[in-house]
Amino acid sequence: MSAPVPPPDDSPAAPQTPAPWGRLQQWWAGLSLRASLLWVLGVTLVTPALLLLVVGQRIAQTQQQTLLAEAMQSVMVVGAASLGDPMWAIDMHAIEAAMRRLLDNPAVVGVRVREERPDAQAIEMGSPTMLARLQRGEAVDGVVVRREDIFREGLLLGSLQVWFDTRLQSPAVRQGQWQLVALVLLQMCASLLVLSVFLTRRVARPVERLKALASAMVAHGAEPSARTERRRLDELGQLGRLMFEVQQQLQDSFGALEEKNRQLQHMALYDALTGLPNRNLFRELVEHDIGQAQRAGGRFGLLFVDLDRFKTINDALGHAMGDQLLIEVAHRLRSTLREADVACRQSGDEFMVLARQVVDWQELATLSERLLHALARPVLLGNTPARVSGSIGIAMFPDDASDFETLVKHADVAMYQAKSLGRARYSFFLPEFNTRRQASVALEQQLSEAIERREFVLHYQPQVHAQHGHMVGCEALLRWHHPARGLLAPGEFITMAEESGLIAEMGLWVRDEACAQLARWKAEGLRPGVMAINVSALEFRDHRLVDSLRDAMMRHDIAPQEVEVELTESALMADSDTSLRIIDRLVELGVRLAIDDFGTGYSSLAYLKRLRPHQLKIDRSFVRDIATDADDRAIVKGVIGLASTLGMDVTAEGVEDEDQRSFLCQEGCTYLQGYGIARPMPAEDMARWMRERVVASA
Ligand SMILES: Nc1nc2c(ncn2[C@@H]2O[C@@H]3COP(=O)(O)O[C@H]4[C@@H](O)[C@H](n5cnc6c(=O)[nH]c(N)nc65)O[C@@H]4COP(=O)(O)O[C@H]3[C@H]2O)c(=O)[nH]1
Repeated sequence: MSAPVPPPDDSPAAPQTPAPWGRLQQWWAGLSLRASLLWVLGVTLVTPALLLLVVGQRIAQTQQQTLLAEAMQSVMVVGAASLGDPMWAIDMHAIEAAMRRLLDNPAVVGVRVREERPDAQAIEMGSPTMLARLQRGEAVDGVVVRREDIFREGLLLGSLQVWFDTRLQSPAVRQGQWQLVALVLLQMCASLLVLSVFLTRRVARPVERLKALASAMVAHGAEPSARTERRRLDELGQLGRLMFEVQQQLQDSFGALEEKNRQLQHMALYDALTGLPNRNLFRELVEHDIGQAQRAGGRFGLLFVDLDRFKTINDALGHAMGDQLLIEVAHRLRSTLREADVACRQSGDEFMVLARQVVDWQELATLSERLLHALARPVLLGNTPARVSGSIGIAMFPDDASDFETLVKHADVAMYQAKSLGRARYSFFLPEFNTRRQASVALEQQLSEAIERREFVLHYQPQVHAQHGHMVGCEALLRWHHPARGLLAPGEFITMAEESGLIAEMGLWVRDEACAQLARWKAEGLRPGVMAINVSALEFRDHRLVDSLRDAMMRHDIAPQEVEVELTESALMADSDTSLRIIDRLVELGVRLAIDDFGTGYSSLAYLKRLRPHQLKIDRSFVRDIATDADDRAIVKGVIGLASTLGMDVTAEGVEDEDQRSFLCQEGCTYLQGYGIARPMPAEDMARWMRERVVASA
């Protein structure tokens, strides 16, 4: 077991007074290179100079003392000699005169002559204060006394005492000393000057420049003037070159990093595919405008643009084409807007527009129309011309919301409203749309649970031979028994299923149920003919479509000729290899192929040639006004003519009355389908209908 760790001591540490050596180290460490060089120079030059001076002084002193001793000796000898005669003659004046001459010597501060004669007084001369101190027996610094006996003809006449001030130097010695000091100082200054200039130029300044280079490297700045260092051949030159190389490498790395940084910033704010601002940047711009509009007053519009059926095009033509389409859409939005307005890609096929400084709703309506118009122009995707439309929802600040999120939400809700009104249009936000949108979201949730709850059911609409009137087959049409809203037609949920991806699972169920029903009718002895099954364009990207259809046919013992797959023209636009291979595999499987709603899409005749479907189904919108609209008549005739030339059957959809029926029969239409023959009905009703027809024709 480990010992418990003591809690960290939070009490402030007692301030430690650094030892003198420590303080010196601290001070030394704090010095700049130049200052420390100067200090070293100073110490190394001044110390020997001082030593030189001291030693010189000592030598000078020794010399001085020798000279002084000799000088004192000669003064004593000469003095004693000069006093001999006057003392012999007891000539006091001459004695004093001789003493004064001795005092003329500047080193002599006092003279005393003592005679041996009885009663003779000692005679003293010199500085009175000095004499007084000497008489008191005080020692005076630097003053020495010499004594010399005075003889004449072998007779001791007295003695001479002289006090010398040894502090007085001889001028020659003093001059010599000054010269030495001056020389040493001169040499010291000269050395200091030369060395400091040399060291400053050769070491301190280059090091400072290298330091500046290093600082510039740290600050990522431009290269400072360290070129001179790089030209040198010594260690500092090598260091300069190395640092320069490091700096170049760093600059390259910084350049690359800055570029990366710029790219990252761009990625963080712009959409990589279209180059438009992304939602983050758009939000910032809108929030900025909100702030400005709140301060200064003002309005702006937020438009939510969603492409209609983009998913279908994307899945049918492939993602590369889908991307190309989005780029083109972004370009069109941008070029339709005013300079000040901002378009952003919100996600997928959703775009947003910030329409700045808007005065009224009319202005936004005009802008939306211009945008819709721009989007509606055909786009060439590879070699395939495609048409795309957009639905636009509009919310206005501050009328519909005063914050970004709510503005977007309301514009989104308005966009859904535009979609539900039939797409390719714009809609302003109204508070009640919120409830509708919520209902739509709830419906999507319920749709995802509908298969498990067995709420789907198939209705069947018969198809008859145009000339003979006998039943040739029926179309399986999906219905949803909604728990609250009752029976819903596909128009109310197929798009939602396609957009949410639920269509795949639903398609699986439809194919199985249609084959199962066909088998049941056959088992009942009925002859329903061919079962036409609708397949969404989105399912043509998944090979499981073929496998699941084969499985369903095998499971229920249905022959391929008894099944017809109805695909829309958008699936035909499927330029992608996958879609075309799936269609080829369906043909290989032996099932019939029909092009649904023929004439409403943008299929190219080349596809008809390539795929050779068994039949074309004329959309009911052309059949509806056959009686009154010459164009529709011409189109219907044209489709029938085309089909017969290519050896295909034609089924006319939406046949409701006798006029339509007779026109179609007359033009050679192969099969008819519509309320005029029978409405779509549940399986049991369909069985009854078949039985009644058999009875009627018998
Ligand atoms: N006004 C009028 N309408 C007529 C007449 N005769 C038939 N109709 C309607 O026309 C539609 C024909 O189907 P569609 O063109 O394949 O168009 C279908 C088809 O594209 C799609 N759909 C239906 N069932 C399925 C399905 O199981 N899977 C997929 N992917 N789509 C389906 O939903 C579309 C609509 O289906 P429904 O609402 O059942 O509408 C059916 C049918 O009820 C007529 O004389 N007058």
